Amino acid sequence: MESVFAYQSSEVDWCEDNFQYSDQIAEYYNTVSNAGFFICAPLMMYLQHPYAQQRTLAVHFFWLMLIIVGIFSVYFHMTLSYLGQMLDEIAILWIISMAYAIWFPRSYFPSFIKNRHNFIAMVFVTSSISTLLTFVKPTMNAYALNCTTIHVLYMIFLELKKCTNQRIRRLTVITVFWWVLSITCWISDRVLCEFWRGISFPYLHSFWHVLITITVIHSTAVITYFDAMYEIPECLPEVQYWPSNSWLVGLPYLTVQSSRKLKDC
Ligand SMILES: CCCCCCCC/C=C\CCCCCCCC(=O)N[C@@H](CO)[C@H](O)/C=C/CCCCCCCCCCCCC
Ligand SMILES: [Ca+2]
Ligand SMILES: [Zn+2]
Repeated sequence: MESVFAYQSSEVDWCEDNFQYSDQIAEYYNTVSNAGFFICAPLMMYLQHPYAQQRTLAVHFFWLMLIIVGIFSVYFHMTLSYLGQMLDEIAILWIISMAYAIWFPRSYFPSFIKNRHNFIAMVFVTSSISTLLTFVKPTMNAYALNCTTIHVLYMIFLELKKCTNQRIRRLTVITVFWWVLSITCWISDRVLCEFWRGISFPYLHSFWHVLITITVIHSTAVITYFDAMYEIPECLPEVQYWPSNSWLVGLPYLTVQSSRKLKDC
């Protein structure tokens, strides 16, 4: 039996040609395009620190987990090994679970859930069972993970119906735009590979890595805004953009007023 560490032991192979630029790196561009995770996660941790301080420091674990997702994604595309694929997908499963545990609005908790601790326990059990299921049909894992976005979109839609803040409405439209671009690249790499090879441009999956990094940053700005409006409205949550407060060039993040400025916060 082939070792789980063996190069190309995964059933999944992306459109980019293997070992074209290096003998050690199976998919060169799909590997280096993960750099955004390593740059953006520490930056977002720094920018969101005031929000994390007021709300929960667990927010920082989300960004740490994104670095782990980046590490496993590098390992997967470098080796195309079965172990790399499973680590990459299981890490994605757990970062999505972590996001639900921290940010899922308590007003949508099922009736048998009494508080966030119960909800976190439920997420933990569901994610543990899902982790075991990832070994049943590994080629389906990535499709199943992408399907969770439909639920996230539905929740954002429900929140948006109640939201009159024009900046947030515009940010949501931009977020959905980035996600549509991302998923188009991901699907296109999977199903139109012959076409992309035909025009010598089999690099759509590396565009996905860059675009999904931008999407995750935008979607967390929207989600943390709704979360803060429920949980710490007294801190006057607001979305700003880094490095300039212009939505055309900046990365969005949530700001809150510090406890020194506001007595209750
Ligand atoms: C209240 C709940 C909020 C949930 C927020 C969800 C936040 C998701 C956080 C991180 C996801 C990072 C995914 C990065 C993937 C990088 C590795 C990669 O590319 N792996 C591929 C193989 O190389 C693999 O095929 C990809 C599998 C699918 C990934 C699914 C990602 C889901 C992203 C959800 C983004 C929410 C967007 C909402 C849009 C409005
Ligand atoms: Ca390939
Ligand atoms: Zn990838």
